[in-house]
Amino acid sequence: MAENVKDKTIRIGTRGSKLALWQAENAAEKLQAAGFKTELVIISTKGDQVLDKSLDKIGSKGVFTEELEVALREGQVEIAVHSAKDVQSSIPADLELVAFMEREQVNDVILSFDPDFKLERESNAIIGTSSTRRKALLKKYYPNIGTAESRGNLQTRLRKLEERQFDALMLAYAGVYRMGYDNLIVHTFPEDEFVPAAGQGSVAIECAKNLEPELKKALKQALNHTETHVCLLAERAFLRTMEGGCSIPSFALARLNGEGVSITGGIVSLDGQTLLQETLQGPTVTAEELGEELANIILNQGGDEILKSIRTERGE
Ligand SMILES: NCc1[nH]cc(CCC(=O)O)c1CC(=O)O
Repeated sequence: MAENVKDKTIRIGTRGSKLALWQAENAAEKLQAAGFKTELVIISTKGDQVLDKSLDKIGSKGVFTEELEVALREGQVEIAVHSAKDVQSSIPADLELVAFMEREQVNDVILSFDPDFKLERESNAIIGTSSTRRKALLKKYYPNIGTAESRGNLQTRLRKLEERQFDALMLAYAGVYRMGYDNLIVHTFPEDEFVPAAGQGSVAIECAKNLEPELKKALKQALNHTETHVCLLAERAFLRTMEGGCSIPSFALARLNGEGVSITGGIVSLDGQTLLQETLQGPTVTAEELGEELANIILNQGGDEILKSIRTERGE
């Protein structure tokens, strides 16, 4: 590879939350190890600014990504670093996801300051979460649990927990671990029951499609994790076919195994009454087709009706 692509300082666009900065630093370290110079450029997004509304009310498209995408387009940064889960399923035609970084454990977890907190099926505790998927799955598996909104970055949510705005907090393990709060974990949900949101635990790197091909190649080489990439292609194809953003209670998790790739995914109605979930297995090269096929199966089983009733309820 030509040395000269590495003479360029890679400006890394990131949100300003501590988790976002951790992820951007992590990408920067990998780029430095590959010989690049790096610089972080902090960009605030609508999702950071509007904290008094739940995400499904702000609108699902690009709340955490749009301002970063503008910076890519205007050439203020070479790459943008996102939590893969926050990236809309179809990205604008002039941009592309050039890499997916190695995934962390994917599970949802419960945090509490009370080490004796037990999540039992009949529990009637109040859990802080703003995710439609988590709320609906809790209704399904823990019908007596109540939920309370907990928007904001991890530190804000922990403060709400400290103020006893709820008894416990439900989050992705990945962010909790990266921020060093794993000592507060009192419950880890199994990934086959609380299937995570597509992309959970992975970091996606976005760039302009017209970035120099040599540079793109070098960025991919430094940052992409092949196994994660294959799984994310399957999960994102599922999400795209479901036409659901982060405000739809769908879920998908792909894993590589000896025979290729397997993907489990589905959707749950907001009241937790209907859960559709299936698993497909296929060769790795068909990861995207498999994700699409799974989504079509779920839509045909009644997933389309669940989506329709959610949209009607929200007046969309
Ligand atoms: N906007 C929510 C969001 N996006 C990414 C993470 C956590 C880290 C990850 O899943 O990669 C979170 C918080 C959470 O779900 O607990």
